[in-house]
Amino acid sequence: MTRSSLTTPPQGAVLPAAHPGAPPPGAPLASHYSRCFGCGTDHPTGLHLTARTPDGATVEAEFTVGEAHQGAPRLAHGGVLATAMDEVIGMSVYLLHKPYVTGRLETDYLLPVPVGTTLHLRAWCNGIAGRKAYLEAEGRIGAPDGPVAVRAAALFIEVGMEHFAKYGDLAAIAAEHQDYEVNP
Ligand SMILES: CCCCCCCC/C=C\CCCCCCCC(=O)SCCNC(=O)CCNC(=O)[C@H](O)C(C)(C)COP(=O)(O)OP(=O)(O)OC[C@H]1O[C@@H](n2cnc3c(N)ncnc32)[C@H](O)[C@@H]1OP(=O)(O)O
Repeated sequence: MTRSSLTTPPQGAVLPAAHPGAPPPGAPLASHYSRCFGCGTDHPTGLHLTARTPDGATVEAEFTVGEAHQGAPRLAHGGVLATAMDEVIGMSVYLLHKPYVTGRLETDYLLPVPVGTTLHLRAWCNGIAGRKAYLEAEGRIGAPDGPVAVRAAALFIEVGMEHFAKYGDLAAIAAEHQDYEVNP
């Protein structure tokens, strides 16, 4: 991955321990919001990514490129692929049971991805330093050990729930997350 210093963990960054409340290996991860474009089950035109964690820290998911995802004829749009990477990375940091948002997302496109291709996505954390989480993801064509088509590195920033109250709709999150303290 060609990554900038902004998405490279600094000295002293620590790998997060698997959260005790993480789902067991192989269990599906719940969507963080039913109308999320990346993972929401109720989104009419979203990517509908479903993911699982094999180890409480890494996230795996599949994304099949469809007609709606084209940039050039019969080829995936790079922005859609970046969305899939953002989402799967977001799912991996979501395992820490703290709210984070994307601060920076860097993407390398290594191979074109034709419509009909299933990308096998994997995301993991390379370290945490204060509010900053340094994460990485890859998308492989056709199989978990297939050729790498996309790589991404990201910096996610931990926020308080007040972030969603100030800028978004905290009530909508609260309605789906009874297990989180949503009253800042
Ligand atoms: C898990 C359980 C939770 C419970 C349930 C909750 C449901 C939650 C629902 C959903 C969450 C998951 C959603 C996943 C979906 C995919 C992810 C997305 O699409 S997220 C949307 C796109 N991203 C944004 O909209 C961010 C917009 N930006 C901001 O709001 C601010 O800029 C923010 C919060 C990122 C930082 O603002 P500041 O005021 O809090 O903090 P400052 O001081 O500016 O930054 C802190 C440190 O980070 C660095 N930093 C910030 N942005 C950076 C950047 N772009 N590049 C490099 N460094 C950056 C700064 O330089 C600073 O570093 P120094 O502490 O000084 O060392």
